Amino acid sequence: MMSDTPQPSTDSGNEVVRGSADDFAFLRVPGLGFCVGRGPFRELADEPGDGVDAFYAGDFQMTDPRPWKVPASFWVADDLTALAKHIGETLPEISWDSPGFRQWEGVFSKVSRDLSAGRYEKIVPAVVESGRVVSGDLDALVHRLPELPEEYWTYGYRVGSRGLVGATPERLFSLTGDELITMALAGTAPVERRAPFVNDPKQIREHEIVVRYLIDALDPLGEVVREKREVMSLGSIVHFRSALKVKLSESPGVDALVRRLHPTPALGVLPRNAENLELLGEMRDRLGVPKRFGAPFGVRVGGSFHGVVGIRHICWRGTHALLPAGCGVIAESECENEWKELAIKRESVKRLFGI
Ligand SMILES: C=C(O[C@H]1C=CC=C(C(=O)O)[C@@H]1O)C(=O)O
Repeated sequence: MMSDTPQPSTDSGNEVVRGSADDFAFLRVPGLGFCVGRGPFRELADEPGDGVDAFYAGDFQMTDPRPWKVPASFWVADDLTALAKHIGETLPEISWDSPGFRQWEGVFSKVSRDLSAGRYEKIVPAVVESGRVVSGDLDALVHRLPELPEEYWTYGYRVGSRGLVGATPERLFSLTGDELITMALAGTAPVERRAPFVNDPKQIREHEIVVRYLIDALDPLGEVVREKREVMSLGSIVHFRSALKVKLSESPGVDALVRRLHPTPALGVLPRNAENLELLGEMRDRLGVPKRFGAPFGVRVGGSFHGVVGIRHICWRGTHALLPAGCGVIAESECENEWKELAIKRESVKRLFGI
């Protein structure tokens, strides 16, 4: 489905058909279930017409010319048993190679200089842990997903020898009729630091930057209602989350809404101008961050759209696995603390998958 690998394809004008019946994609929508599609996928540049269920899978820089992927078959189920016979049985054992602190220090000092120079107010660099499969199958990670609590939007896909499996707590937005629901998710601490976290001015500012961005981005579309900032508990880590809702006076459509919101400063950079986005892109490339990390991933099902921010995942090509994690950096951030935050985010993913 995802177009970064050459796949057998048939091109007919503005659409391309890729992959095979072995390929799949899924997203669990709270209250609905697992939306699942099997390949081959018809890839389209624009949102398909009414009545067509489809996945949206872009890359972080929004360079995929056809982010809409219409599966050959689509269904909604309580679990992923229908995929079970197409994926490996044994959870993988992976030999991981941690990212180096030196490299992070270099990135952090460049970011600190840019912040002092007023080039941006917040940016989200990322580092990547790289692994090799020792035994088992990477796609068997899928078996863990139905057990995870509903705070996680579990998602993934497999296309040939590439794939991704994740459990993100971050909704980009849902659109049902004229109601848009989104959230600011930023600010992180290990669960043992929950008490000081709640009143930590640095964490609150880091979070409120994202809230402010979302309100500014959505305000032209209708009245924005923001709920109170709350602590989201995810086992070993906690985040700040603020829910936001808008009754759209007119809907610009899913494609325009994705472009309006992504990347929020929970994954991107503020101000979100072309120059800063390019700089973030270069930083990510230098650090080997996969193009799909932090990208919008969604499903259009029964006329509603649900999109998430593609974080907390493991992606792979063959037997090579990657586990990326990012963290918001603002003027008050400290290099060692952010380094620890990157580690606890990666650890939380490993724990979720039991690896
Ligand atoms: C970028 C990530 O997390 C985002 C979501 C929650 C909290 C975040 C933070 O505190 O920096 C990040 O914005 C990641 O998990 O890789």
